[in-house]
Order: sequence, then structure tokens, then C-alpha cells
Amino acid sequence: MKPVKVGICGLGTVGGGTFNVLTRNAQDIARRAGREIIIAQVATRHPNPDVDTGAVAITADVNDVINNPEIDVVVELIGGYTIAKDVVLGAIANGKHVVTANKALIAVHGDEIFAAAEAKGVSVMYEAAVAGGIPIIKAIREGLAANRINWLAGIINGTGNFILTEMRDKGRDFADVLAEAQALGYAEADPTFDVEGIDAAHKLTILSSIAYGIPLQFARCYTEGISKITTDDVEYAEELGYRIKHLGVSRRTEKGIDLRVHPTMIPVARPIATVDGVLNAVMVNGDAVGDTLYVGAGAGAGPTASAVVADIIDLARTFDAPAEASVNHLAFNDIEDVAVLPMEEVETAYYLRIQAEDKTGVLAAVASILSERGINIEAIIQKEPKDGEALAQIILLTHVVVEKQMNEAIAAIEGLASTVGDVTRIRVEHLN
Ligand SMILES: NC(=O)c1ccc[n+]([C@@H]2O[C@H](COP(=O)([O-])OP(=O)(O)OC[C@H]3O[C@@H](n4cnc5c(N)ncnc54)[C@H](O)[C@@H]3O)[C@@H](O)[C@H]2O)c1
Ligand SMILES: N[C@@H](CCO)C(=O)O
Ligand code: NA
Repeated sequence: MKPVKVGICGLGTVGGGTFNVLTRNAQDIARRAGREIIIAQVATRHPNPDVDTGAVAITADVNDVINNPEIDVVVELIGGYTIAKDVVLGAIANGKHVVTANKALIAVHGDEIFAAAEAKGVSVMYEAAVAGGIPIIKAIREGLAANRINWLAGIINGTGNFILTEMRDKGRDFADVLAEAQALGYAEADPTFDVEGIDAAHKLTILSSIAYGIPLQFARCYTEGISKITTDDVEYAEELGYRIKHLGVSRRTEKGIDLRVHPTMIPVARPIATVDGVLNAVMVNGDAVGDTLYVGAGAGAGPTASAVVADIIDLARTFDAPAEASVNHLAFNDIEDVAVLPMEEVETAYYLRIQAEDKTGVLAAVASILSERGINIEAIIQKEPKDGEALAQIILLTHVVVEKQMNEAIAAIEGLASTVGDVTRIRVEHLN
């Protein structure tokens, strides 16, 4: 059978990994795809010392790849919204299939890209864009296709999980661990995308579209980062039987779809709570299947390449199929425009940490603010001031409440004369 010819744009962490996996496993890949997959050309701005490109043609100009008549599949591994978007749309316009790892591009410009692909009868594949090496897109769109998905929740940023794990286990400094994640090739070009939850929000946007058949709505995803988590909160969470993870949560409710990324306390007894380091994990609950959990490396050259190459193989397998057989990009034929819930209407439980003067009466005042708003307390710990500190800490766990009510309660607590500074709030999810 005629080989499939691939052009790779970007030869960094993921591009280099993709080149190496395609080369190293060429024989098995050909057996699986039913035909050879050949790298015809690579476009890159920088050479990659981990890759021996041998006789493969290298160019600095992506247009050489997009316009190369020999190339069937363009693999976009540059990143960002500018050149990457031109590469993807240019390849589609030239009738080429596209494989990308670029979640930012899909989450923000997916509608335009998929419409262009459908008009041309080509496919755009993006398994590597969400949770790296975990085949989560395939799992939801194919393996769970029978289900009405009720909710999903995931640790979907490897850099952030690596930082939280190293801080908790080794007491390491935030900036120091972030620098290591960058050196290991895990972080985004702009690492604030990782630590502020933007990258996770891109991925959650994509997962939610596939799970519920709703439009890509990145702009409506609530996003909160991990940079304000303190070692005190990590310690108190553990004392209460919880672990703090940076979680993307999406839930189908009667009022709309809940779509949010924030630090989250999860009971340590939940398997997802023990997923550490650069590993990612996604829990998906379907009405027929119940809970399912997917775990694997969420970033890095090999794991991400594993997903990129799987997409190329999928394309190669159906290469002679008619154009109408191109993938249904968001997994549903009818996209239903279900509203995304504003954060104020989301219902969740909370951990609160309140700093207070070490006087009697504070606890009673806090408790009455909560009870006046119908907020039930599940657990409470009072910590006397540590050596050299003047303030005591009150740590509370609440039952589930509407966020708006909690906002009001927090404002009232902060307004008490005996409390000091901002109240720390971490949302709590029991994932059941
Ligand atoms: N690193 C990971 O673990 C990981 C995992 C999943 C998805 N991703 C996504 O994969 C994409 C690539 O990430 P990366 O970590 O490999 O980035 P990287 O910075 O390591 O590599 C980018 C590559 O693009 C090349 N490049 C930049 N501008 C170019 C241009 N104008 N023309 C040709 N080449 C150009 C660079 O020379 C480099 O080889 C991004 O969308 C990222 O979000 C990365
Ligand atoms: N920067 C991303 C890469 C994988 O998408 C992460 O750390 O998860
Ligand atoms: Na994946």
C-alpha cells in the first residue's frame, strides 16, 4: 500500500519525541497502520540535539511543508495561536490532514478550524492536546460513546501537579520546581499558562465539548491558579484527610454545565488524590459505566509523542476512505448550546482558613455568619498562634453550598473586627 507521508512543523520537546517514536517504532507502526509512515520533511527554527534527522529534508519555513505536494499529513507542534493557526489552516486549505498537540489553538479557534476541515473533507486530530499520553479523547468519544456523561474531573496539567507534589513531599520552593519543570520540557512557552490554570482550562474546554456535545467555550471557563497555595494549607488539608490538587471540574447540572479549574481538596482515599508528579489523571462518570479513571504521563517528549503518533496511525488506517468519513471533530453531530453556569451559581463544599486575633468569641461569630446563610459546618480546627506569631487560625470544612452564598459569608467574616486579612478558600470535591 502507498505510504503516508508526514511533514512535522516544530522539532522541540514534542516534535523531537514524535520524530524519534516514528523512527524507532517504524516497523510496528507500519504493521498497525497497514502501510508505511514516512517523515517527508521537518520545519523548525531550532535544531534538536536529541534528534538525528538523518536524510530527512529540514527547512526553516513552514510554508515549504504546507505546500509540499508529497505530504499527506501536517503535524503542527509549534504551539501558540499565530504561526500554528496559519500552519493548520494552510494545511487544511491544501487538502492535508492535520495532527496537533496544541490545546490553546483547539480550545480557542477549534470551531473555525473544524469548519475549514469539514469543508475540505480532511481530519484534524488532537489526542496529544489533552492529558498528554493518556488516550482520553479516544476513551470519551469511542469507549464511553454509549453514556450520558454526568461529570468529569481531572489533573490535567503536568507542570502544576509536579510543582504541588515536590512542594508537599520535599518542601521545595515554588520557583525552583517550576524552573525544573521548564528544563524537563513540561511547561508551556509561557509558564503562567500552567500555574494560573489557563492550560488546564484549554484542556477542560475540549474535554467538556467531547463529553457533553457542547460548543468550545474557553472564555466561560472559571480559572484559578496554584500560586497562592501555602504550605499551611497543604498541611491542614492532610490533617483533615484531604489532598490539594489543581483540578479541572465539569459537571452536568439542571441549571447548566459547570466548567472550572481551581485548587481543589480531594479526600486522600480517592485514587486520583495520589496521582503525583508529572502524571495526569481524569475521572469520567457516565450513566451506564459509572466512575472510570485514566492515569498516565501528562507532559514530556515520549508520552506526548505517543498520542501524536497514535493519531497519525489512525489517519493512515483510514487513508483510502472517502472524504465524508473524516472525523467528527467534537464527537457529536449536533452541538447543543447548553449554558455554562456562572461561577456564583456553582455548588460545592469549601475549606476556609481564617486568621484571627487569639480571643474568645471569634469562633462563635464565624459560626453564626455561616449558620445565618444556611451553611453547615462539617469540621473545624482551631490552631493557636505558632511561635513568634500573633494570629490564631480557624480552619473550617463546610457542606455543599452555592458559591454566591459563600462569597457573602466570606465578606462578612473578613468584615469582623477580630479577623485579619483575607480568608483563604479552597473548594472541596468528593468526586462521587
Ligand atoms: N511539552 C509538552 O510536554 C507538551 C505536551 C502536550 C502538548 N504540548 C503542546 O505541543 C506544542 C509544542 O510544545 P513543545 O513543548 O514541543 O514546544 P518547544 O518550544 O519545545 O518546541 C517548539 C518548536 O517549534 C519550533 N518553531 C517555533 N516557531 C517556528 C516557526 N515559525 N517555524 C518553524 N518552527 C518553529 C521551534 O524551533 C521548536 O522546535 C505546544 O502546542 C504545546 O502546548 C506540549
Ligand atoms: N504544559 C503542559 C504540557 C502538556 O499539555 C503540562 O504541563 O501539562
Ligand atoms: Na491525550
